[in-house]
Amino acid sequence: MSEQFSVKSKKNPYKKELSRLRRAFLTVGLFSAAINLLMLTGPLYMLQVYDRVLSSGSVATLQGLFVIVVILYAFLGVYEFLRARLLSRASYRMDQAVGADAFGFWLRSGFVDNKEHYNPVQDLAVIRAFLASPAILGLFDLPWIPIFLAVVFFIHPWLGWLTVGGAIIVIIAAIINRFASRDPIKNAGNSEGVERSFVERTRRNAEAVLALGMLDKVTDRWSGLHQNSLGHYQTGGDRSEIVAAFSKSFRLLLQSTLLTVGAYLALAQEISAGMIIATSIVAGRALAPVDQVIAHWRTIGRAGDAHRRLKDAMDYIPDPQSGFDLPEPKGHLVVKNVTKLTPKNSLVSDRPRILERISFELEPGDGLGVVGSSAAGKSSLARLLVGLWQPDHGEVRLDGATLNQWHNEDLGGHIGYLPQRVEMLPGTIAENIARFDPDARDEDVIEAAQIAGVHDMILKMPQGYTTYVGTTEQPLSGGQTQRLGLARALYGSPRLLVLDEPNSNLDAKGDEALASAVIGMRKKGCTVLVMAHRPSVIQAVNKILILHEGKVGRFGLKEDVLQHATPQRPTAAPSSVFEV
Ligand SMILES: Nc1ncnc2c1ncn2[C@@H]1O[C@H](COP(=O)(O)OP(=O)(O)OP(=O)(O)O)[C@@H](O)[C@H]1O
Repeated sequence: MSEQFSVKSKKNPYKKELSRLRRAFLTVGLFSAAINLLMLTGPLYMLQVYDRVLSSGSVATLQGLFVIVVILYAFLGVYEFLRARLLSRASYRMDQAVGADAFGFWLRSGFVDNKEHYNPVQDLAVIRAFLASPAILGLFDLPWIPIFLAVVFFIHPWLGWLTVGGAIIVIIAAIINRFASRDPIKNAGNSEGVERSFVERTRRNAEAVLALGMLDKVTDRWSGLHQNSLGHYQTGGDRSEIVAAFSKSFRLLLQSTLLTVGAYLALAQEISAGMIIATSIVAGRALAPVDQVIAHWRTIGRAGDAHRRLKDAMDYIPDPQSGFDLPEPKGHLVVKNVTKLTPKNSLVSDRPRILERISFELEPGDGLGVVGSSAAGKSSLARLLVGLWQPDHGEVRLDGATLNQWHNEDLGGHIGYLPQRVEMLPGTIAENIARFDPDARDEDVIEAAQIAGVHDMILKMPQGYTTYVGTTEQPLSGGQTQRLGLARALYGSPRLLVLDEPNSNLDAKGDEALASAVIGMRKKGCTVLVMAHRPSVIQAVNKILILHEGKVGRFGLKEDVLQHATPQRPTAAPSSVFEV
């Protein structure tokens, strides 16, 4: 898990849903008992027809028996329907109850490199499919095997023991199957995750892949990953298929053996002819669930793995009830002794420091330019300031409260954040600016766009504010995206505005609009932080913090800091604004 999920929460929606599912399973279990009992209708009817009707020649008995059979089968049909309905409803409800949290978890793990490629949405889909599959019915039928065995024993103990022996052999085969295919199925699931992540990333970078002639090599890399996961599935499948084939043919053999022994017992006058056929059917029915479970072993194995992963992952879902309804902040920001280590990662045990003992304080209306060379820690600081990351030591306080004291959604409403890599989500421009708030007022959207200086640019688009963006149909330039991202950050008049490299794609006009947006927001009392390489935006701030290899090089009023810093030569690449 990434470090966002290192704190266990009390709320585990999946576990909560599992307890509801257990209740549903209890009812399904009762229906299964009834269904399995009613499954005896066929063989018992046959027994009566052969041994009673044919010997007595009584049509009335036959009619009476047939009416009973019709009623019993009607019940069987109703119970089968109810059982399947209960399971498919449970599967639907599970998705409803956990889907949003699983998606949120997946999204939260996405802004840092989630090396474990864990996707709970996928796991939920696997569990949902399993709950509505014949595999689970096989599992519910397993406990009722003794009913059928008891009937066979009742007919004749020899036949009973023969069936028990057969069942033991088939169950041993199922256990062997479980152990033989467990590792390949697990490995296949993991490899599939790696492959999926590769596919997603490659597609997002299709432009570079195609332009740089990397298609063949990337396809080769994908083929390798694909073969790997396919290989694991195949290994698991091969093993299961051997056991499934054995189990099926063994069952047929067992039926013929039962017929042979039954015939011998009939010749010895120990059982009737009807009993021979009834035994064969009942014994076949006893072993059918085992067969079914073996045939669907892959589905069951995948569902088991998905269940374990999902149960663990959902332990780390932040509780929406945590936090407090604090009043709207004024924008007083205190960063005290903040140290940030590299986020936890299963592949790397070493956790070097990204930021070390960072301290500074800003008042509402202050504008801070955070400058420093590449990898100095500017984006990391931005993530800490907006609550995406938690400090390992020290604290970030907004109006006296650490960021985790706020309700998540509330805090987001008070914060404006423009990340370094910005993209619009599929939706209209207005929806994107309004952060997909369904109750957004047009005037607020327009106000944000006007402060960001993008109102005119939006009006020139095909459908203005209702232009659908975020897809390939209406591509936006890098600068346009960045400017719309700024408008989104400004929406709702945030009290704390954090802009990470907001001008990396802007032209002179965009730069100007950005500077006046920063000044405008400061005038409204908003605390603004701008992480910047390019010096243009510095004109709009009153304080400067120079970051150097994760430490504060200098912090203070702009004039004071500039006096002590050596401006970068204009010919140099724009990697750092100041040398410390
Ligand atoms: N999710 C992460 N996991 C591990 N290390 C990270 C992560 N994010 C950033 N780092 C490391 O933290 C250091 C600072 O990165 P950061 O992105 O904060 O620098 P920056 O000053 O914003 O750089 P730039 O100006 O190039 O954007 C880098 O060494 C980077 O490798």
